[in-house]
Amino acid sequence: MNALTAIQPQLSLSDWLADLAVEALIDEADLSPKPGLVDRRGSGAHTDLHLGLMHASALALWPSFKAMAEAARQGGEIDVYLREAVGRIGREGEEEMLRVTGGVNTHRGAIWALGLLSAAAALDTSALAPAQVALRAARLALLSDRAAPVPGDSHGAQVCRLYGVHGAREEAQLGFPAVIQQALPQLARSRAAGAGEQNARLDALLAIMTQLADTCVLYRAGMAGLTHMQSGARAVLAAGGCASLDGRRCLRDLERDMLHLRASPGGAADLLAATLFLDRLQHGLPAQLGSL
Ligand SMILES: CC(C)(COP(=O)(O)OP(=O)(O)OC[C@H]1O[C@@H](n2cnc3c(N)ncnc32)[C@H](O)[C@@H]1O)[C@@H](O)C(=O)NCCC(=O)NCCS
Ligand SMILES: Nc1ncnc2c1ncn2[C@@H]1O[C@H](COP(=O)(O)OP(=O)(O)OP(=O)(O)O)[C@@H](O)[C@H]1O
Repeated sequence: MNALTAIQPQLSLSDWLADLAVEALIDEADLSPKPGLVDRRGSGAHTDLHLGLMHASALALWPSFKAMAEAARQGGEIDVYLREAVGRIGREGEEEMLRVTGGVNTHRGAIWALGLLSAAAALDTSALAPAQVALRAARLALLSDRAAPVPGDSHGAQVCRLYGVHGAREEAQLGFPAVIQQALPQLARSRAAGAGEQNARLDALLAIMTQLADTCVLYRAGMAGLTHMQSGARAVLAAGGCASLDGRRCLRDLERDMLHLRASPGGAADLLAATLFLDRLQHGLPAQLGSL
């Protein structure tokens, strides 16, 4: 034990998972330049969001992520009791988010995705590979929560009905394919090619944007906007990604178009945070927690 660990209070698994979830949200918000999204340069296509608000919201969610992980540790099973506990804690987290932000939706989709993943990670610390954690989260998301409000009037529900696409709920129920099949492999490829960490993360975001039916974009810019986002993201990656000059030019064009459409890929941003969370998790537990 060194001097630092000697004076630190004992870190629990739930504390650590909540730290990872909050850090993933802060890293996502800080990552720049993201097309249409809040980042270090500004508010993108949003008039009611800014970086300080994204940070305050992320920090305020720490107790919710911890509580979801603790509920999973205590329950120990993927069952309706855990699903309902996670749903209740998630709704309380949404209330806290709205209190801290003065009523602005900063992290609704992220509470859903990272909450499920935090609980799924806590359920079995011997199986922390991304696909294993995502599968447990999917099994949890597939259970119905009797206390959940009937999906009806949210922006996501409206455009899912209108266009017949899958939104945040189905993405989780399918085991986060955008994260497992697109973002994590792209993150690894870009890192291996020497892109640098920030560019590799931007490439991972773009990989999500190439395929996702992002209901934030659909709500604001319709199917034409979504198709434009997907093809623009593909163009950046085909040109060599964010570490290349041609890729950067395509990224600038995509950003110009997204701002013109007032479109912001908030769903893709949430899934990038989920990607960063699973990426850290797969490196294993810190030494202090190693015996769990
Ligand atoms: C499933 C959730 C996300 C609601 O989704 P819905 O599409 O109905 O709502 P809404 O448009 O308000 O929010 C969607 C959120 O998901 C993100 N998102 C958009 N598209 C996608 C996508 N294709 N994949 C993943 N996330 C997406 C957005 O950033 C947005 O924040 C969840 O918040 C929920 O079930 N809410 C009900 C209240 C509840 O029980 N909450 C606690 C759950 S832990
Ligand atoms: N860096 C980011 N910048 C902007 N949005 C983000 C960022 N990271 C995550 N998001 C997600 O995007 C969502 C915000 O999108 P949007 O503003 O379209 O939501 P809304 O409140 O449903 O719609 P609207 O503002 O059009 O009324 C948040 O719920 C959040 O999950």
